[in-house]
Amino acid sequence: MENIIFTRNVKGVLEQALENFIPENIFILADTGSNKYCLPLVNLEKIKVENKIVIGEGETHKSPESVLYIWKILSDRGAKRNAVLVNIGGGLVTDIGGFAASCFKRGIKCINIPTTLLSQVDASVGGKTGMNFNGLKNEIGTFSMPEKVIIDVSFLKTLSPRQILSGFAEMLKHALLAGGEHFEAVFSIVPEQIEESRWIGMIEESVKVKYAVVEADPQETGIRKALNFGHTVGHAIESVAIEQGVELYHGDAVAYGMLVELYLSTEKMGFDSGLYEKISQHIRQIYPPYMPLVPEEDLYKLMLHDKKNEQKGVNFTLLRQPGEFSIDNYCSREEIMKALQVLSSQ
Ligand SMILES: NC(=O)c1ccc[n+]([C@@H]2O[C@H](COP(=O)([O-])OP(=O)(O)OC[C@H]3O[C@@H](n4cnc5c(N)ncnc54)[C@H](O)[C@@H]3O)[C@@H](O)[C@H]2O)c1
Ligand SMILES: O=C(O)C(=O)C[C@@H](O)[C@H](O)[C@H](O)COP(=O)(O)O
Ligand SMILES: [Zn+2]
Repeated sequence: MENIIFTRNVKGVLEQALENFIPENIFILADTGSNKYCLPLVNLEKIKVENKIVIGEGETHKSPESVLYIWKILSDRGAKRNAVLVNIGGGLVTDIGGFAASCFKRGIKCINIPTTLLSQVDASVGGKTGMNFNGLKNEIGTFSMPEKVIIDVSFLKTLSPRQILSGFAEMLKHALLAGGEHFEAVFSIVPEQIEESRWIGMIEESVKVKYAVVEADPQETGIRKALNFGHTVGHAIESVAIEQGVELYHGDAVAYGMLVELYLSTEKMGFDSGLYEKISQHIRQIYPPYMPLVPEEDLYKLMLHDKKNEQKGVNFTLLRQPGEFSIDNYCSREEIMKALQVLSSQ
């Protein structure tokens, strides 16, 4: 974890990280939201105004057009192979900036400064980069580790409660994967009531859970599939919401996905049904009610595109209990259709 820096002095740490780069080789990427709320906090003289790249906010901008725009500016400004791209923003910026950097001149460095809870605990760490394509989440992407990740909780002050909740879903996911005290601690939190000083420790713990898995399997050939818990169903729901222009955050979709995939875990892995009821009630209490946008059959069709699928069918990560996961579980269409019913039951 030595390339992940937890600090309350993001500007100072960034200044040091850029020490060996000349201004012509420093580029910074934000979206319209992080440009407004976050860029002023790292306003370094060394970063030239003309090397600042701003893309639109929202998942529709996690697109080939945004990547082309980033590449065009890098190219027009003569970015060299030894340039660095600083990605400051939520998961959209760190994913797409990481992707653009990993291909430009076959790869320039990037530094992530995650500014949402979700990107601090999950997206900025671990080297999955990408963009949406053909109606599918992260359909195109690379594995490419950032040079550094600089995490400062000061950024979280300007996030809406809905955005905090979105990031909290990935923390719940990490807690389910880790089990033990971390599971108990995260499940006892009411996100709106937690004070800033407590977030710091909780974020660090959550990152540790993710990082241990990434280190063991950086390219998702095996156990990294665990980090995709909740996403087989979650990504299908999120893809539909993007297509329909419905405001639904990544974490909301993952929370709904976890409800379904925990149910499948009770059916196929012997996950305790009493505990399932408790967790499911907790999730339903904090996230907005699920609004069906398409027939379940359409969600199933989207799941057939999941990146974990290596043979016919849909591949799930399931849980035996908190802290004990099982990868590569292919579930039948019937099993999936039955499990999806939990979304419409209260
Ligand atoms: N690579 C990975 O491992 C990984 C992991 C999880 C999620 N993701 C991806 O991350 C994306 C979601 O990321 P997200 O939840 O951060 O959403 P996001 O990046 O879209 O940011 C949400 C909104 O918050 C704004 N914003 C950012 N920082 C802010 C701040 N400090 N104050 C106020 N507003 C701020 C943004 O402009 C945006 O409007 C999805 O595309 C998802 O697929 C990737
Ligand atoms: O780091 C991982 O591995 C994850 O799966 C983390 C997820 O939270 C994240 O949403 C990721 O982008 C999903 O990846 P994908 O391979 O399903 O697109
Ligand atoms: Zn995710």
